[in-house]
Amino acid sequence: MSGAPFGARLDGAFAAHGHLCVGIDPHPYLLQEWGLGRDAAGVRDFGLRVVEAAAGRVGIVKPQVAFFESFGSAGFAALEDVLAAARAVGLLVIGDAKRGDIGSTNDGYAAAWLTAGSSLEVDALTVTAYTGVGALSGLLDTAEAAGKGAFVLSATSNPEARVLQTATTDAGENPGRTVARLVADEVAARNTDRTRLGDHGLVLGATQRLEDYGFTGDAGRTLSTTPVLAPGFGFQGASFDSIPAVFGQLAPNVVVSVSRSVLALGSASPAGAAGLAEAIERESAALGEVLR
Ligand SMILES: O=c1ccn([C@@H]2O[C@H](COP(=O)(O)O)[C@@H](O)[C@H]2O)c(=O)[nH]1
Repeated sequence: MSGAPFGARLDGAFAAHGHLCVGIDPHPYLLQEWGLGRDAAGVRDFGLRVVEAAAGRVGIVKPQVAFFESFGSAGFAALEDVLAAARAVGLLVIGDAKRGDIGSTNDGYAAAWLTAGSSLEVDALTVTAYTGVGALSGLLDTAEAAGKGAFVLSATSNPEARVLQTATTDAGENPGRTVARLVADEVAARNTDRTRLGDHGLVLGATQRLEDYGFTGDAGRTLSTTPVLAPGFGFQGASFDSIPAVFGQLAPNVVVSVSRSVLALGSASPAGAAGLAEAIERESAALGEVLR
């Protein structure tokens, strides 16, 4: 399956393991609770423990790059080890780095993250479109050609983004669209050649009323082949039960991301590793009941 397009591999992960994605977010307070150092060795051990607990229980992990980047080159070396371990056990890896710049610089990000054999190789990368979706076109092309994907921020889970992402624009063929919907439509247009999932996804926060962001009426049809990365569950307040109401027809496309709410269960006690694995199994089963 590794030579297949990202969208097909994502669909395969859904079929084999369900929709849960475990975040690898080594917050300083979690490092302390897990009895790990607040240093590169600590984030490496943290990441490797999450990979071990996730392997065979879910299909997808999402390392939060910021917490590795905090420790400079040693942190990136730690991340490389975690990415390699995740890929070695067959987990699909979404690198949450939120890269985005002018087009020629985005090509550099594509070379770093979305190129087979690079030390930071991931299966998909989170990216921002504040420089315009067009500025991402080289990166998205590189991703697709390499069997990889991207998730473009559209309606994010944090409350501060609302004013920007719900602003309307007169650009394009449909004046009055929100910024979030404009981004979504431009990304979704790249997935229209697929019957199931394409390679180019969106970030839509589970904490939001997506109607407020312009996802009304035709959104289910327009985005029907677009993968959705949905953070905001657990710690940020959204619950799995809300998925049908929030995502409607898009629910089968959703990668359900949880970080702190499960990571809090991997403590320093001898039962910590088992506790994390059990928590992942429990969350995955609960999600399966909703998305069945
Ligand atoms: O809109 C967004 C985009 C990304 N994130 C990231 O997801 C996780 C959420 O962590 P939790 O502990 O489950 O709240 C984190 O890495 C964020 O940077 C997001 O929350 N919202």
